Amino acid sequence: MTSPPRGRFISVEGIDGAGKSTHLAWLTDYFLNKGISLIQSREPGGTGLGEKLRALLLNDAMSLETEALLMFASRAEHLAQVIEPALSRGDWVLCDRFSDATYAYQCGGRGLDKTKFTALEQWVQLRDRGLIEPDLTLIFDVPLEVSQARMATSRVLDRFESEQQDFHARVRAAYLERAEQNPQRIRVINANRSVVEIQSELAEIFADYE
Ligand SMILES: Nc1ncnc2c1ncn2[C@@H]1O[C@H](COP(=O)(O)OP(=O)(O)OP(=O)(O)O)[C@@H](O)[C@H]1O
Ligand SMILES: Cc1cn([C@H]2C[C@H](O)[C@@H](COP(=O)(O)O)O2)c(=O)[nH]c1=O
Repeated sequence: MTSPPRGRFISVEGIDGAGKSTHLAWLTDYFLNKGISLIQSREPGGTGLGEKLRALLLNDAMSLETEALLMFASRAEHLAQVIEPALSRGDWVLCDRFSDATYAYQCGGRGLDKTKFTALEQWVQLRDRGLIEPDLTLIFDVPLEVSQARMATSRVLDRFESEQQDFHARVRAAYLERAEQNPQRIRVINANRSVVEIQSELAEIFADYE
């Protein structure tokens, strides 16, 4: 029996308050309306164990090394339990953050040595056919003052969201650096526009996807 074609793996990224959740909800409906069999998940999290790690990561003080290791522990479980089985079945995976977030937050924001990031990425994501990475990553990009204003009206801040401005500035710069290094995989979306304008760009990007 032949196996189904591998599903597509799409991740969504951005600094806190960029509007990621808003666009994820819209993208999920958009793909389901196209008849695509899709799971939506998130990192850190996405499994029973991953959600417990998420609660620790978002709330408890810890060293940078511990933070990076727990992000990748959550990712290892998520890949094994959710992402790889879904892609093998032919389902698409729409993921709220993946390893670009570790590059942006832990390396960019907190100063984790990039060789440590690469070692963890290889350990957790390397398979016979190469590194498991999203086929496409969308980075929703906004200036800091816009993200801060959006967060101020919408939530109680967690451990990352309540970091200082310069932390968020470094995270944003690291996302943009990562996009420059991976132009074939990563698209930067100007999210400092109306939701309708952004959705119309998303519909253009995914018009041919089926
Ligand atoms: N383009 C936009 N223009 C104006 N307001 C927006 C826009 N996109 C999102 N918002 C609002 O900004 C706030 C934050 O949006 P959202 O929760 O989607 O972003 P996020 O913080 O990136 O997501 P997450 O919770 O996953 O970190 C919400 O109140 C949302 O309605
Ligand atoms: C995967 C991942 C996430 N983070 C940070 C980024 C966010 O502040 C939170 C997750 O919250 P969200 O509302 O779901 O965006 O976690 C990180 O620092 N490193 C990572 O690898």
